Amino acid sequence: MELENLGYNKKIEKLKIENNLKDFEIGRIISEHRERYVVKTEKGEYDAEITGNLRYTANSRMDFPAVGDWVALMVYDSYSSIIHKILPRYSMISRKAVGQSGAIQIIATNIDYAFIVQAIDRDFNINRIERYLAICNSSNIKPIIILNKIDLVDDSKLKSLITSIQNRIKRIPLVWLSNASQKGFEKLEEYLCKGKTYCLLGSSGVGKSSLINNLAGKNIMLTGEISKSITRGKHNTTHRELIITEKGILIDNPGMREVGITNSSSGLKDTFSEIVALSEQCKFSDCKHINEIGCEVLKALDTNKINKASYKNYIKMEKEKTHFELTVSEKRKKDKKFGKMIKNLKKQNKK
Ligand SMILES: Nc1nc2c(ncn2[C@@H]2O[C@H](COP(=O)(O)OP(=O)(O)OP(=O)(O)O)[C@@H](O)[C@H]2O)c(=O)[nH]1
Ligand SMILES: [Zn+2]
Repeated sequence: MELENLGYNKKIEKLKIENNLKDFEIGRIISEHRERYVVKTEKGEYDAEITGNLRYTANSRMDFPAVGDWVALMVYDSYSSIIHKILPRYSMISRKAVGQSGAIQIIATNIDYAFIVQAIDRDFNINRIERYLAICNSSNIKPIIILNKIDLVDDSKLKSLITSIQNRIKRIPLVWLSNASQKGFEKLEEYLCKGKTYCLLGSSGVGKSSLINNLAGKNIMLTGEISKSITRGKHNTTHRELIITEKGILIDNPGMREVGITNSSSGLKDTFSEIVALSEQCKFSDCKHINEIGCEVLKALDTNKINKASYKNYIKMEKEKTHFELTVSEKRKKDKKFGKMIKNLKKQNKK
């Protein structure tokens, strides 16, 4: 396996040199299971753990490896290898961790493109597309919208769905296709490129797994590939999260379904650029664009210069973002308090 097929390029080569990692193997995390990682390098796949130093200096989940990361690996033998460093990430997709308010969980890193998948049936919802766009825009990932299951509608219905998307969402590639009839795949393949990394975003049932199977050759998602790593055959049962094909690297990750808004300020700005541009001209700088005097957004809404549905979606997501930022800052405060308490306890113990 050439490292280029895994996504290796000059940027990563440069990072390797800058970080003094000449003596290490460079590999990519292709799956993760409870702090054990499978790393793929030019020479093969290795089960790996992180160095104690990485663990003890970690401040949060962000400092642990994630699927998609490039890492510096010291290979001892086929049973043991150690991750010494995570190379800086150029993009990252994350979500709020379940249970712990404010904590962020990384889903995957170093992704170039996201396929935002929607099916033309019950799932069709432009608000949801905008939501995923905001996530892409805040994560440094280029979006491509896929409308799937077009075999289920006639041409005129399809046309009207396409128009309804294009009326609201401009300048983002849109591909319509069917996994069942295979229509539209030539168009999708124009966006695929060897060595680029793609993730799939979309609700359950929209056809993400079917799409991966179609792109990668049948059955990858059904059976999982049996690992070539000889280490105790441990990850035969869990399917691989990074799927390397001739046309690109695909990430399927169960967590993708649950991605929500996190720190999407830049995401909202790029997704609703028209609205945000107007909001900068509002009379009051803290205008919420709901009923304020001198609100340029409301003015544009009255004269149909902006889309009403997009406006509503924007206001809703702006609220969520504010709420999220609040929970994060509260969590930080709590963590600080807790840290102080521990410090004081230690002091007392010494005495
Ligand atoms: N008619 C039709 N059915 C499709 C198409 N693509 C997928 N399906 C069906 O839709 C259902 C869900 O497809 P999956 O590929 O499992 O969807 P998914 O997005 O991976 O779902 P999760 O794994 O739950 O996230 C399956 O029954 C597929 O056979 C399509 O293009 N046309
Ligand atoms: Zn306003």
